[in-house]
Amino acid sequence: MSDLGYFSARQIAPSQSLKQLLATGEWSFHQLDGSVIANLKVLWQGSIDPFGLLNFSRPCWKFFWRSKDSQDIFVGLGSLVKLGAADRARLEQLRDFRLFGGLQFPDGQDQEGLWDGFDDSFFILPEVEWTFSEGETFLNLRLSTDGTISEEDLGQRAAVIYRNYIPANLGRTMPSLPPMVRSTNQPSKHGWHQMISQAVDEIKQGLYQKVVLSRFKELQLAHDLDLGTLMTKLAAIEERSYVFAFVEPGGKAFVGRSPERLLAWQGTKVQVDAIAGTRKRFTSLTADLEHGQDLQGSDKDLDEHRFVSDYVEQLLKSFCDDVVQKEREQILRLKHVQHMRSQYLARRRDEVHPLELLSALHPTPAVGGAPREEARQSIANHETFGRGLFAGALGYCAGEAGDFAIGIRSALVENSLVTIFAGAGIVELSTPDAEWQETEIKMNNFLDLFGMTVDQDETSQLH
Ligand SMILES: C=C(O[C@@H]1C=C(C(=O)O)C=C[C@H]1O)C(=O)O
Repeated sequence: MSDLGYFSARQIAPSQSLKQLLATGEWSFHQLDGSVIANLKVLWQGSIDPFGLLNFSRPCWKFFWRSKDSQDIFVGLGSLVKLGAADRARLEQLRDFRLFGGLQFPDGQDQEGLWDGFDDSFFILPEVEWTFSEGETFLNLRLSTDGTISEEDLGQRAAVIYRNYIPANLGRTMPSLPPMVRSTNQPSKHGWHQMISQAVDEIKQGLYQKVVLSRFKELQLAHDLDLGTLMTKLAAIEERSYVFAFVEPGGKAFVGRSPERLLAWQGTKVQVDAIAGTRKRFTSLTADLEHGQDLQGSDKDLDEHRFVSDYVEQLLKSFCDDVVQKEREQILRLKHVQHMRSQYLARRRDEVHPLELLSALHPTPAVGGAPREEARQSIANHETFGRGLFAGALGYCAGEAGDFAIGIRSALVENSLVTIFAGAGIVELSTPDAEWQETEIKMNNFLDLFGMTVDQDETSQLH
């Protein structure tokens, strides 16, 4: 294959035969309403490139997830069961499994159909799941039965799923991404200036106190990009952020590298981040530290930040006990920006379902504003596109454990088109130029990959 310019992180042929896999795997059975979900878990002997799995060509749901504080990777393919956030009873029945999905940003507008294929809320049990953890790879194959299936039939159906989802060219990625041929901004710089000035006026009039407004940059590439390659490059950026891809069967991929945890839980223990307030990074260590300190001492940024941290704290107090601020207004240094971050720990009350807490938290003023309803209205009035999964809640729930990021530093990829999103918190002292530059730098994770990094010198207005 290398003569075609491909590289491969694994041998093409699996080292085990299908028969061996079926014989060594472990079956488990789980009730879902009147049917039974059968799961075959197999220890995979051989190396596989988890990024390459995203290049699987059959149209189906695909998920890639790496948390911000773990190297474990989960990849899901196909959809055996798809539920909405309100389908709590069935979500509970599936608590032994990891369901991938989340909630869109609730702005209620997508006239353009940008997000067609993604539901407002979705939680999906994939037919096939790969887990990569501490050097071990497990493959799970799942099927739904009426509960009376024979062992032989189970084996045969697992073999069909295996053949459907594990093609011979599994795990290959291309060495490079296509070049960019054209880029456009929506709104234009002029439109952005008007929008931010109007929002600042509305804040001065007392209509609301903070709103997060966003924009996108569309990159037209020379040809279709290879998702596995994009994710490999995104994951290689050195910072502790979530790395994710959510791909709908039509082929639209929502991908990102978000630093912000919306909610994670383990049993009743929950964790939430509040991030707001931004400066760029500097190559000089002294300048970098100085700008970090400046951020921590800036009234404008403290204001912007505390709308988020106060909201998170109050909300946690109404659903949880023992709410503790683990980190207060500390600097989080990422590759291109530094932020102010506060972190919370709490103990969820037994009667509160984690997804109830997730739905109540989302959207926080880190991506919405304050007060919440007025800010949501302002976003709907000013922005001309549906945010969809951008600024949404994305992650997985697996009964006792769950982890959701805010879907920022993200892009929607469809064939040769990459739409990169970024927003910025607007308060009374905000200026359109500085917020334009802030959103440019926030896009750098993606712009970098296409040789379009926003020049540090151009960004001097971002303090
Ligand atoms: C909205 C975004 O980021 C959010 C807004 C921030 C800010 O205004 O300072 C900082 C971090 C995020 O909570 C984004 O990256 O698109």
